[in-house]
Amino acid sequence: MNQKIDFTITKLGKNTVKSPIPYSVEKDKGGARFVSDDEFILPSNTLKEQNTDSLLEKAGPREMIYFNPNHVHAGIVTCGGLCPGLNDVIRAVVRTLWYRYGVQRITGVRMGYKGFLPEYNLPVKELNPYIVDHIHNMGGSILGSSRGGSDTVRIVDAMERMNLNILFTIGGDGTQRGALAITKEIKKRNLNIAVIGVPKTIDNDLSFIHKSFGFDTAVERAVEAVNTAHTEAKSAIDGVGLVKLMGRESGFIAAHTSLATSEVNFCLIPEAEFSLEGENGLLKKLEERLDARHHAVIVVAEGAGQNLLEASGETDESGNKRLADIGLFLKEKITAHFKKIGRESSLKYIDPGYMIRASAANPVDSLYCARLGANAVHAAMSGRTGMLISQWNNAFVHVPIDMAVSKKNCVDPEGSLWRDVIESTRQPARMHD
Ligand SMILES: Nc1ncnc2c1ncn2[C@@H]1O[C@H](COP(=O)(O)OP(=O)(O)O)[C@@H](O)[C@H]1O
Ligand SMILES: O=P(O)(O)OC[C@H]1O[C@](O)(COP(=O)(O)O)[C@@H](O)[C@@H]1O
Ligand SMILES: [Mg+2]
Repeated sequence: MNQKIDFTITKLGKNTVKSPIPYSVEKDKGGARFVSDDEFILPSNTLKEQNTDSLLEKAGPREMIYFNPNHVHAGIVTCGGLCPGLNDVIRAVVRTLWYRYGVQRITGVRMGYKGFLPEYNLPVKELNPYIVDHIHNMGGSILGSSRGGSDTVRIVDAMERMNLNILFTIGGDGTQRGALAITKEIKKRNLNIAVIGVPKTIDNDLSFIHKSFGFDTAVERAVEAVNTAHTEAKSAIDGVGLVKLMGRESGFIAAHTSLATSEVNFCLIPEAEFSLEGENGLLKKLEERLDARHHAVIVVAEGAGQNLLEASGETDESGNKRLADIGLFLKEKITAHFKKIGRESSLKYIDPGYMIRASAANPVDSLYCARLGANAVHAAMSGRTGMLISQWNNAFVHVPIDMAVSKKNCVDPEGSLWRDVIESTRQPARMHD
């Protein structure tokens, strides 16, 4: 939290255009209170960690803006894995551009960054409020998404050919690293194109993003899966329900789901090591749980226990490590263990990952996406660039992309969230020798 913000790449130039948004709610009805450029949010809410070097700029509409709305051509791209709420953000961006600023040239780039590359031959999608009217009721992204294809130089070539003035990049850490590279290439070419990111990742693994959109829906859907696993487990002799949830390097979905249901007995996350064997190992502790209650529920984040598995060493097109399947591994090991010790047990394995991330957003996420999208437009119209919109310390703020991607947001195994999880599951704090 002690980095200085690099303000040099966050603003395109002076704001000389009067915003078309009416000023006062009271006077004009339907207007907005403008945010002035000297409104900041403290990055930390504890006195001990306070550091005024890295104040976060408050998001929102500025009275004077950089772009003339009549001249703006805005592009939107969604990249990476699906996440509930992508369509809500697209809808909010389009509607704010169109209705609040009067921007009528809005282009959707298809299938992530690959949509910029000529070899994919993907026609762009013209966007307006009528096209996006009902899309928030659907999961996925109406623009499609992809991994890979982040050829920065050729993406900026394509942006120049399209005469884009603004690009909204909706995506996770990979997408925003790509957006930062695009911002730098734009600066190198002396172009006046704003790049504003809206952070998407159900894993919730970006820094300075209190909660990424889609996370709330993901937990809600994961709770349904855990409740199913619990019902199955309770209805069998020494039943075990095993649920694998997404979370490559950060176990937030697993941790929050475990707390939300109170039915989970073992929550396994990438940040907290565990072993199978030994007095403190999962198998022994599971036996003890079955002795006491005759059913058990285990939630495992996909990135947990990777040290127990053989890594393939492969990466996906975006460069993310391909994980070995911890869910199937645990299913086999637990089943084999009970067979070996001659104890009757029944394990039911549920992997709801893609069902969860392809869901439409719940109302909490829809509301959040609407506000992120609107603030992203205000940021872009005021000439901010290389920034993400985030909710932090209860305010919408601009976070320089390099700050957000500098460090993965992870569950602190010594922190209060994890402490509450292990108090709820009653699993041992240390599940290895
Ligand atoms: N370090 C990087 N620099 C530039 N582009 C990147 C980088 N990492 C990922 N990308 C691109 O960002 C896009 C999305 O990345 P990915 O990791 O798949 O998803 P997410 O954005 O959800 O983390 C892909 O097109 C990928 O090629
Ligand atoms: O099967 P895929 O598309 O590689 O996606 C798997 C990954 O995508 C996610 O759902 C989202 O990851 P990103 O936010 O980095 O795109 C992860 O939780 C999961 O590990
Ligand atoms: Mg990612």
